Amino acid sequence: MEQTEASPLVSDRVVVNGTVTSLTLSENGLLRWWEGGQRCLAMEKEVLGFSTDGPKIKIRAVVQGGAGICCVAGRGSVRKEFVFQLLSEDMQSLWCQKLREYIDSLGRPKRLLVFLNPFGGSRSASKIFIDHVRPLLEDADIQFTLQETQYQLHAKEVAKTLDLSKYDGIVCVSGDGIMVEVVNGLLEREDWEAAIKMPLGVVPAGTGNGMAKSLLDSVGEPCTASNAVLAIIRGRKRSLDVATISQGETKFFSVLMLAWGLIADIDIESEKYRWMGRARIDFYALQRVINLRQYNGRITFVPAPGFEDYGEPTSYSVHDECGPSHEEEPVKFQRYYHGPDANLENMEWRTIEGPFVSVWLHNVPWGSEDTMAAPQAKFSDGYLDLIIMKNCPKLALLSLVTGLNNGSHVNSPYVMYFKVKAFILEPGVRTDDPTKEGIIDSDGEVLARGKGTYKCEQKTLMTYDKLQITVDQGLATIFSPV
Ligand SMILES: Nc1ncnc2c1ncn2[C@@H]1O[C@H](COP(=O)(O)OP(=O)(O)OP(=O)(O)O)[C@@H](O)[C@H]1O
Repeated sequence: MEQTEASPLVSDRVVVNGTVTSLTLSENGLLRWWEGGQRCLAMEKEVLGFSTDGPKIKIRAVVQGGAGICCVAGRGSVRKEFVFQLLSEDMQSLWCQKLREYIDSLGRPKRLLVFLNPFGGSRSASKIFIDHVRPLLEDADIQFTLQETQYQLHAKEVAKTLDLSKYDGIVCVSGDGIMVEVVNGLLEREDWEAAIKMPLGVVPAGTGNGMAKSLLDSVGEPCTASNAVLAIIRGRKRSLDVATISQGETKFFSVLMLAWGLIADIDIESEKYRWMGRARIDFYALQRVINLRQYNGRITFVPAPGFEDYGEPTSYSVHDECGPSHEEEPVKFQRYYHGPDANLENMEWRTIEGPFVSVWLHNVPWGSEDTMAAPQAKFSDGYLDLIIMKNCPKLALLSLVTGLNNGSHVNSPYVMYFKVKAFILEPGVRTDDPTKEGIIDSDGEVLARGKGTYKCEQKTLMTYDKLQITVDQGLATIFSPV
């Protein structure tokens, strides 16, 4: 319990619920008063905003468990208004000034652009916005512009041309897909270097809420819309690695994951059972384990320090490059972000030959609210976590898939789990049927569909061929509970 004496910024006699007491705002950001015991509100964590009504100061706050009882910890925050009636109205402007100064010193956003995908997940984003997002933003006096996404890639289009000077952050009330579109839009701007520093926030309202879950779980908070909004309002930020996936001149910027093999097949092919809701994943995973596929192919990678024993040494030759070299790029193209400036030829490359059951790269720990894909993944370590499975008995695989919700799969002797700085995927055909290929999935989107795959007639951004991934450490900025 924090009881250190800090100098008061302002202190006065007030009436609270009919009782006269003294109210003090201290320089350590605690607002204290006496009401049947010592009570306090932490400006940074609990106070959202305030208003005046005659001689009354109304503090809008969000409190946990024992409302306003000094430093009680608990789950489940509730919005609450605290009313303090000043005995001397002359003090009102001083109180307002000190409260405003304190809140302003916290670096909170004042103007947000809010994307809302009304069709994400179980189509609940609008309700989540009305019930959880809007009331909290209003309590915090944050101005917002609401932009409903009308079609696929709408958020990317808006992010590409947006006047960024009008906002202190971009919030996505959606699944991960909209945030990934925003990142791609920002990086396709001429002013990408400044644009990608725009703080991004995500409020879970989709099927895949891996980023929101990763952020909130990192501080032990449940993945709820309210917790996500509060993290945005409080304005703390952290940097986030961005991976560039390249194939020729085609690029996709990823902040979550890339999957090929088992996980991509389950993610994408289970869409045919969408009517089952979330159960489709477990249902289809079981089918895929029973009829296990393996894919030929090869991966080549630069291991992070400490992981140099994985694979066999190899070299990166210019022929390996999955895109035009920097010098060859047309002048116009160079104005845009083209991935990190890494000297790939001078790195220590290693390789693993297939067949593979699954190859999975992860930037953050959680792939969705119940899949802890990469327990050691860090938001801005500059590496991607690589989870590889080659051959594996079906029973062991079943227990592995069950362990995905707590990350225990990475301890299996059938799983290789390590970190890489750069990565090349050369996807091949299925071992049981060379007329069939696989799916490459990144951040919930299908990047490439090979021959004979589900919906293989649909156009994708890339072809089922060699692609390269490099990581730019901490390139993006994200609102975060820490
Ligand atoms: N109005 C719209 N109509 C159709 N698609 C849209 C619309 N708005 C956004 N989308 C697309 O919906 C996709 C999913 O977005 P979102 O991030 O909200 O959810 P998700 O969890 O990734 O996916 P899911 O749709 O499975 O819930 C994105 O690719 C986006 O381009």
